[in-house]
Amino acid sequence: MKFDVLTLFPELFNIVMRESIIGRAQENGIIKVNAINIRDYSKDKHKKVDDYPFGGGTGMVMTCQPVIDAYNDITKDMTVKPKVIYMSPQGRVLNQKIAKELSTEEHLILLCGHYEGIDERIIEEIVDEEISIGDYVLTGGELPAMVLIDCVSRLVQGVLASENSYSEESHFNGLLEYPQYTRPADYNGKKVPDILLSGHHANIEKWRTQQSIERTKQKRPDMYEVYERTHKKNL
Ligand SMILES: Nc1nonc1C(=O)NCC1CCCCC1
Repeated sequence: MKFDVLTLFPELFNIVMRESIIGRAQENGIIKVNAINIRDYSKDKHKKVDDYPFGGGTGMVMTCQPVIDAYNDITKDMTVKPKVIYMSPQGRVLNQKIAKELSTEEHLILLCGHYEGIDERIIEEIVDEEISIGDYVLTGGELPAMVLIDCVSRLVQGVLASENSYSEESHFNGLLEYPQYTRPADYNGKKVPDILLSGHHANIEKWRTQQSIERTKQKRPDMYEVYERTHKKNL
C-alpha cells in the first residue's frame, strides 16, 4: 500500500514513518510513505505557498497553484487516480471501521493543510474526501496524516506479526480490549488474575470477552449500546 503525502513539512514523515512497525513495513516493501513538498511546486519567485484571505480575516490561506501542480505531477502517469483525502476538522471522524475500509486501497494521497486552511477550489478540484482525527483544531494536517497512516497500515496484511494482533483488539469487534498482563505474576503484591495462569484457554477466552463487555459498558456506554443491540441474544 502506498501513501503519497502532500505537505509543507516532508521531513516530519521521513523521520517518524521510518521508525518501528511502519518503518519495518516500509523496509519490507509492504508499505510506502512518499512525502512531497508542496513548496517545491510554487511558481512564486519567493516560493510562497500562501496568501491573504479574500474578504479579510486573520491568518493566511494555502494557494491553489502549488497544491494542484503537485497533485498533477504525482498523478500524471497514473491511469487510475488514487483517492485524495484532505485531513480536516470538517471531515468524518476516523475510526476503526473507516481505517479498515481505507486499508483495502492500493494507493492513497493525503493532503495536509496549514495556516488557516486551503483555498476551497483545491477541495473542489482534487479532494475526494475529508477525514478528521477528532473534534479539535491542530496547527497542521501532518500529525492527522501520520495517525491515519499508522492506523490504516497496521491493518494491511503482513504489517503486524499476526492478523490476530488486531482482530481481537479494541474497537475491531465493537468492544474495548480486555486487560493485559505479563510477567511477573506478582508485582508489588498486585497479582495477575488466576484464570490467566490456569492454561484453560476456553475459560480464559470467556473471561476476556466478559472483561471486554464490562469495561465497554463502563468506559464507552455509546459503544456498548451498539454492541448490545447487535448481540442482545448472547448477553
Ligand atoms: N482535527 C483534525 N483532523 O484532521 N485534521 C485536523 C486538523 O486540525 N488539521 C489542522 C488544520 C490546520 C488549518 C488548516 C486545516 C487543517
